[in-house]
Amino acid sequence: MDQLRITGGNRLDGAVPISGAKNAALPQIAAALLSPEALELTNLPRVSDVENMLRIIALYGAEVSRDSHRTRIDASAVTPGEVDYDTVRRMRASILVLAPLLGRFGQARVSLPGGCAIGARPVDMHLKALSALGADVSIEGGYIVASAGSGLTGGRIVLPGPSVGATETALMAACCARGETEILNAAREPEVVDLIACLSAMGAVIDGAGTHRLLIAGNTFWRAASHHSIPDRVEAGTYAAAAAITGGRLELVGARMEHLASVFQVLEEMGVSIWPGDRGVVVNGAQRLKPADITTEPYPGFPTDLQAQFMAMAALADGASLIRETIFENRFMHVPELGRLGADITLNGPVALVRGRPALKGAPVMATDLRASVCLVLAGLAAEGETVINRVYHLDRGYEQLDRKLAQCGAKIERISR
Ligand SMILES: CC(=O)N[C@H]1[C@@H](OP(=O)(O)OP(=O)(O)OC[C@H]2O[C@@H](n3ccc(=O)[nH]c3=O)[C@H](O)[C@@H]2O)O[C@H](CO)[C@@H](O)[C@@H]1O
Ligand SMILES: C=C(OP(=O)(O)O)C(=O)O
Repeated sequence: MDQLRITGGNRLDGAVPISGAKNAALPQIAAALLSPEALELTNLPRVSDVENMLRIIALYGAEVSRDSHRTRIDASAVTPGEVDYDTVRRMRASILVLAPLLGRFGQARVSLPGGCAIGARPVDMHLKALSALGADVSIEGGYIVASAGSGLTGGRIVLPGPSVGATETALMAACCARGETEILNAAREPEVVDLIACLSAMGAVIDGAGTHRLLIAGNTFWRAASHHSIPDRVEAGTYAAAAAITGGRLELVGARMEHLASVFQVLEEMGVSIWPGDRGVVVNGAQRLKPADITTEPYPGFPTDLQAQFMAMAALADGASLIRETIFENRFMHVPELGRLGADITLNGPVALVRGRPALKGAPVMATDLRASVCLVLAGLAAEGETVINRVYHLDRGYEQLDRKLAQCGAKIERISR
């Protein structure tokens, strides 16, 4: 298993290309299963979650061809077979193939995704959305078994909360249904809006993108399409945090200011300067960060996927910060690991009290999930001495060439293959 070895204390300076968004890519790859016409996706990041999702749709019979710029998916020969637990357990987003298979073939049998370090993450909202369109859904031997003998029928789906994944499931199912569907309490995340753009290019007719109420015409007449995915706002926010925590200056090439408004607001409160550049966004760190009060929320609120990274920054701020996690019940796995570097953090249920310290000290630490591991990288970049991060495969799920991008901006970071 690879390790990352970081010697902290270098100020980052340079330009970082922001890759395509993993969380936009995954539902778009699943959406390719909806149609017998080819879908060409550009700007997919080279990360292991994307490779896994492509592997999963290939197991259903999709033909996938890739070059450095584009991924072409031909799903004309797909059948609604079965992909085993071992293949899907590594990735929660594998649930996203359920709706396209059910919608297109009237039946699907998909393994329930495995547990997850950050919370229980049930899929009840996905299943209820499918039931609302007339599907029979049951759980049998760890598999979700769904059928709609005479096809799905358009209707009203009221989501109990704005779940990103359940909105994506509902959207894809509704595209196949007979008649119009209304989705209420839909998620407004840019990745949902980008899925709507992709589905629209494929022939779907959808109103209300970016709002809590979506209207889908149904009976989609599919056509061949190509779609360019949005840049990864979580990757951009992570590099913004890297500039901030090292007191450096980074140009986030391709990042979109409008996707990161709540994040940049917190950064500015912490004393970091941000301005739009010719090629994206420029972030300039402060001499000493100020503390912050952060609550994670659905978009456009502060994203849970950046909570850990901002906790690393708060650990070095000049004062005490409060960080509340409201989306996932167990997304504080990084707290004990940050403690190994000397961070002073007290947990009280969903709230972390972070008393900033003038310095952290390098130590060996363990990555536990994707964003928890990158928060340790950030802390390691700022800590005195050497930090060694184990279980780097968590990082590879969602960060394309993290070590190379950081090294090019002056970080002392080395990947050790073991
Ligand atoms: C691949 C992908 O896009 N992942 C993102 C997506 O995950 P994901 O789509 O899984 O997250 P959701 O928005 O669905 O989850 C939000 C909350 O709803 C709960 N819930 C969700 C579905 C359900 O059927 N029942 C239920 O109770 C979850 O446990 C969680 O507490 O959005 C999250 C919230 O922005 C991000 O952190 C993830 O990075
Ligand atoms: C939690 C994440 O991803 P997933 O939903 O795929 O586990 C993430 O990207 O931070």
